[in-house]
Amino acid sequence: MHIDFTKYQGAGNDFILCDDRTGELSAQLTRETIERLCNRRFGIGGDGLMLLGQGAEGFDFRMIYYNSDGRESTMCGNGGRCIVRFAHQLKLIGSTCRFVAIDGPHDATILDDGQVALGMNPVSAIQEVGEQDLVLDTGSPHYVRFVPDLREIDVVTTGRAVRRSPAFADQGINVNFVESATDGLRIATYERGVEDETLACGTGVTAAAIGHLYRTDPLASGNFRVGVLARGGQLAVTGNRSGGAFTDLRLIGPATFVFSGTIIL
Ligand SMILES: N[C@@H](CCC[C@H](N)C(=O)O)C(=O)O
Repeated sequence: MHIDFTKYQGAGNDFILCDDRTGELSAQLTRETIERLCNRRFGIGGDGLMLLGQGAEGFDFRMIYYNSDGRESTMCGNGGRCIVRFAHQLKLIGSTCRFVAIDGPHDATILDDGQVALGMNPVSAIQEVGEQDLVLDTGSPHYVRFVPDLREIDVVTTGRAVRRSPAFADQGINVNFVESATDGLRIATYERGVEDETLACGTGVTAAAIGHLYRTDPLASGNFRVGVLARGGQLAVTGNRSGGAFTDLRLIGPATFVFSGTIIL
């Protein structure tokens, strides 16, 4: 089996991308194969793998996302931004597009500096857990814990403990630790399906920005822009809010070509 692939990364969240408009790959790829391709020693290496599939009427393409454990998962924000650059590389789109992912339609724009602004679904359900933590779904489920100093957090040990706790063990959850600084937020994320810390998580960054605004003032309204510094780079979230209802969300950040090749299995 020959697989042509391209690797992209968005703020250090890295992905294997394959053009599967014919549908041949999705019919052949097993969970074990995806896991092996994502393995950093035995494969290409990546936090996840995405197939660019044929879009339905009105969409440029379909995004199918697998975590590095080989299982298909929910929305990936950095993956969404990377697949837009991949579609552009394939000359499938110009600087704007509309695609469909597991959580529904998304629109995106490639900005003049090459960054990608990705439309995210509205969020209005925010669950408070204790005094510091929130749970919300930004296309993927996220647990957000606000901490005074990110440097003091053991992200893997604490993130894994939350992810494996009885409330989340079955479905899993991504766990974000967020510090509020004068120039924006800083974040570290333990990702479900990678079962490790990754260098950035786009749906996690979106959850952190929303959580921060909600916690600071649950009743405020208006447009916003929140900068979020992940371990692997700077992202931003823009949108509009009316109390706990967040709309017109856009996740903005880099999406960069790494290399391409063919792997023979
Ligand atoms: N890296 C992602 C999130 C990918 C999905 C996640 N691991 C899950 O299974 O929920 C992002 O950038 O959003």
